Order: sequence, then C-alpha cells, then structure tokens
Amino acid sequence: MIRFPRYLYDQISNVVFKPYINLTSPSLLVPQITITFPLLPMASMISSMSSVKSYGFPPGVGVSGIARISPIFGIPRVSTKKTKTATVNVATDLPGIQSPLEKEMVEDRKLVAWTSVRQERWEGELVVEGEIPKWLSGTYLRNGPGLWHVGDYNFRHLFDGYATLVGLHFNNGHLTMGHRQIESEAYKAAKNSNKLCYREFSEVPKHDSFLAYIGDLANLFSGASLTDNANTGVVKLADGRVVCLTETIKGSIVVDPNTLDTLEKFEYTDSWGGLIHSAHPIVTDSEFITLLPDLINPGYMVARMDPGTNERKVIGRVDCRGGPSPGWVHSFPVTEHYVIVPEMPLRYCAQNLLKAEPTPLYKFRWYPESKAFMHVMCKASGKIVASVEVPLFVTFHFINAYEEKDEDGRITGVIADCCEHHADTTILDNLRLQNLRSWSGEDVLPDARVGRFRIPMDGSEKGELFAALNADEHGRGMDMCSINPSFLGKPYRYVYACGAQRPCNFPNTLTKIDLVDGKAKNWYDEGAVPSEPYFVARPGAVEEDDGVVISMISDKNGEGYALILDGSTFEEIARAKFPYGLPYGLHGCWVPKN
Ligand SMILES: CC(=O)/C=C/C=C(C)/C=C/C1=C(C)CCCC1(C)C
Ligand SMILES: CC(/C=C/C=O)=C\C=C\C=O
Ligand SMILES: [Fe+2]
Repeated sequence: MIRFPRYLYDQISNVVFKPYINLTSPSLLVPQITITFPLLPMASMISSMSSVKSYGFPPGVGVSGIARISPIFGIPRVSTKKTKTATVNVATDLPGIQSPLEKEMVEDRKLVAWTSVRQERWEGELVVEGEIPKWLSGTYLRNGPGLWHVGDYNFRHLFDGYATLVGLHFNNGHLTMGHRQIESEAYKAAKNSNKLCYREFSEVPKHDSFLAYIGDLANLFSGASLTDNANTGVVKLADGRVVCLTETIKGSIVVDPNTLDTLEKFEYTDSWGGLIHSAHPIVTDSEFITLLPDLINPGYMVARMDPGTNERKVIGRVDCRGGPSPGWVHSFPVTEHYVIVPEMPLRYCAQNLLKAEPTPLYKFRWYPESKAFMHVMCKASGKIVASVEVPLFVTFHFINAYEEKDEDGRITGVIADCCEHHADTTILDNLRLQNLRSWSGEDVLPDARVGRFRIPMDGSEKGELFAALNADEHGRGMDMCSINPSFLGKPYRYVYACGAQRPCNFPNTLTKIDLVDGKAKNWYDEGAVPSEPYFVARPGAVEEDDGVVISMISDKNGEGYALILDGSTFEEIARAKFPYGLPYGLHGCWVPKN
C-alpha cells in the first residue's frame, strides 16, 4: 500500500514496485516505486519508500510505505539505477485490497466527478459500444472547472477550478476524445509559482503583508487581480472562432477546437471597459448578445457584437429597479425581437468582494426586500418595452424565451423559462466541493423546477412565475439545460437538462422535458454524475427533437464515458468509455465539421 495525497493518487495509472539489492550491503533490499502517468510514459517518477510491509499479496502488491513524491507541477525524475521490477496496476489490483486506507482510496476514485483531472492533456480514439449516427460529424466541446488545487492547497468551490476543456470528435461513426487545461494567466501563474495568484470565484490569494493587501485591493478595482480562468462555457462564434468564457471579461480565451490548444486572449476592441459580464452570451450564426452589469450606477448594458469583429456595440441600458446593486446575471434569454434582462434579488455585493474569506453567498448577497424584476428590451431600438415586478427567484440558467401573440399576431406577452431554485440560495453552498465530496446518502439537493415567467406586454406592473410542469416528473432537480438551437427565442416544446433521482446531493439524471404534455423521460445510471445534456440536431431535421443528446458521465467506479442518447426516444444509442474518469464539466457547444 503506497500512501500519498488524494490528488496525486488520481494522477496515477500504474505503479511499478522495484526492490533491488544494495551491492555494498547485499542483505539490504532497497524498495523503490516508479509511478507512471497514463499514456505519458516519459512522465514517470521514481521515489524511494521508507517503511515497507508486505500484506502477503503477490510480489509488488500490498506493499505499504510512505512515498516521497514531487508536487503535481514538479518535473518528474527518472532513475538510472538497475532494478528488478514487479508491476502493480493501481486501477485493477487495488480495488480488491481491503485495508481501511485502500478502501478510502477506492472511495476517492468514485468521487471522480469532484476530483482534479489527472493529467494536463490526453488524446486518443475511443471504443464505441452501439452505433453513432454517421451524420454526426463535428466536435462537441465541453468546458468546466476540472482542477481544484494548487500544490497542497485545495480549492473550496466547484466554480474555483482551473478550466479543463474536453473535446469529442465525431467522424463517420468513430469517436476520438481529447482533453487539456486552458492556459489562462491564472492557471500558468499557479503552475509556475505553486500558489494561487488571482481571485477565483471563492478563492483570494493570500497576502504576505498589509502593503500587499492594499496593493491587491487596488488591483481588484483595476481588474488586475481578477481571474481569467475561462472555466464556465465555450461558444462558437458565427465567424468560426471558438471562445471559452467565464464571468470576468478578461476570462475570454480563444481555443482551437481540434487540438484544444489555447490560442490567444479574446480582446474586446471597444472602450466599454467593465470587469464582468454574463457568462452565457446569446450566440447564433448572426448574433452575439451580452449583458454587462454596471456596479457603479446599478444597471445593465445590453450589447451586440457583429461576426468577425471584437467590438461590442451598445443596444441599450436597463436601470435596476431594486438596489443597491445589479442582480447576478449568469445568463439571460432572448426572443425574436427582445432581450430579456432579469433582475434577481441575489445581487453583486461590493463589501463581499473586498473580503478575503468567502461569505455564505460569496461575492453576492440576498436582498429579498429589493424585490425581483424582469425587463424586456427591444433589440432593434434598445427601448424598454416592459418592466415588471415578479416573485423572488434564484436561477443560474435561463432555458429559452418566446413571444406570445393574440389571433391578430399582436405580441401580448413574453414567456421566459429558467432552471429555478425556489428563491433559495442554498444551492450555491451545495456546490462547495466538501459538500459534493462528502455525501452521506441523505437527500440534500434543494428542489428546483422549470420556472416559467409570464411577462405581460400591456403595461401591467406585475409578471407571474410558476412551474411549467410538475417538478416530480424530473425528481425536483433541474439545471444544466439545452434546447434545439433552431428554437432559440421561439415557441418550443423540449428541454434537455439534469434532473434528480432522489436521494441525491447533486443532479444525477438526464431528463427530456416535454413542456406541452408536461411529462419527462429520464435517464439514470446509479451513482453516476452526468454533465449537461447537449442537443445536436440532425441536418435537415424537421421535428424539434430529431437529433442526438450528448453527455459525459463520471460513473460510480471512478470511470467515465461519453453517452449518446436519441433525441426523440431518449434511449441510449451509443457510449464510449474514457481511458479514465473525468471531473464534472459545465457547458458545451457543437462545432460542425466545415
Ligand atoms: C464557473 C462558474 O459558473 C462561475 C464562475 C464565476 C466566477 C469566476 C466569478 C468571478 C467573480 C470574481 C472573481 C470577482 C467579481 C465577481 C465575480 C464575477 C463573481
Ligand atoms: C451545476 C450547477 C447547478 C446544479 C444544481 O442543481 C450550476 C452551474 C452553474 C454554472 O454554470
Ligand atoms: Fe452556466
């Protein structure tokens, strides 16, 4: 049994135990281990062990000792000593061994969704079980925070992790997979200095002195200390560029969808400045629309960027009706003619931004007395055509929105759907890594629903919020949604999302919701954590659900696979096992071939 920190254990695919005879003192058997990283044979480390104890397993198996191992970002050393070798495969041999420490390690592997990615990059062909439709030709990219530590320091929150980009390349029924870390300044600095250097979602770099603290505050206001760790989503712009994004504007990074290489920063050439934006712009073949919260004069700038440019042009501005600051806008929806600007009572909070230690709501604060609003801005004129008070709500993700018309074709209202957490902010705390990693079997995932806003366009002061269907249909879990992109901004019927099979501490099913029938079809693999189900339409499809749904699964054995479901039946049509389990990821996009 070789003991080392959890994060290192997960980096390792193979351990070679090498006892050798010390020639100057032949009675002395000196143990050594070689630790090999999967598919990177050069990246192996050799380390001597202090105490050795055999458990009576075959040679090389069941040996205990404390291994001296260089840190994760260190340069592996290679031994030149002559050795006899015996091989232990950690993945296959250790699970059979039942010492308490070994049990703990096996448990760790099961938490692969919440365990740092085990190496910087990998690429290879996957074996496909079932049949991938031949028409599925292109790359599914998924971004997310996949590395949650620097050296020995472990991050707190799911959203803190350094971005891991995964690519599934589909070609004529074949599938190759690759993953790699996005080379943000924040990631590179952490790697080089072995410490956190930029402010992440919940993490703030430690200061050596009071002077350094003051300097950091200045850097906070200029944005210099904010992270550029583009770990939330990835979008394909109409001009073909693929950009990874997060909530900080500087965290916009152009990547190569084929190699997953980090290419360059996406620099905005306009002078709008600002430090933060919505992590989910609306991106289509003709549109890029984003929201820029204004923390000084509480409000939001709504901006558009034309394909082939890096210049945002302002469509209009919404002044907040509540205060003292704008509500968090992780995402927002659009209809054919309008941009819908949500004003959630979970608002950015300047005081919390200044704090070195995280508050229960991180950089935000819940202001129920400030009320909640939905604003509707005309895309063409930038005018606010409706602004209504709505019941309090909490959402990360809007699903879609569309215009309601009367029989004469006049717009009477707007419907906007979101993954709504019953105006309860505890979901943010649930996403702390400690909570995700220490599930005791209790049902602790707060209820969520498809929250449907109806915003009247007749000058009424209030809008409605209700559940679009009975949330028991999807186990009262609801987040990480996608739709058929051709239905963006239009009346639509189907939502793909992560739902729940209870008890659970995190959404653990894939669900296809039929908003017309108020029914859901659910996919479930016991103990697995599926990531956002992403709908890709079949070229030439007429039906809204004619296509496939792609998700990546981190399973209960610490392994993982790509899953392809039929968009219509929601039945599995293919799966392909990854070489090792991957951490959970957030949002994806589809880059068609050519
Ligand atoms: C991963 C995800 O969904 C959200 C990430 C959010 C981030 C990185 C937020 C960062 C922020 C700061 C570093 C300071 C300013 C406020 C805020 C935008 C929350
Ligand atoms: C993963 C998540 C919420 C799950 C709750 O049910 C939210 C992710 C937000 C960022 O993209
Ligand atoms: Fe998101």
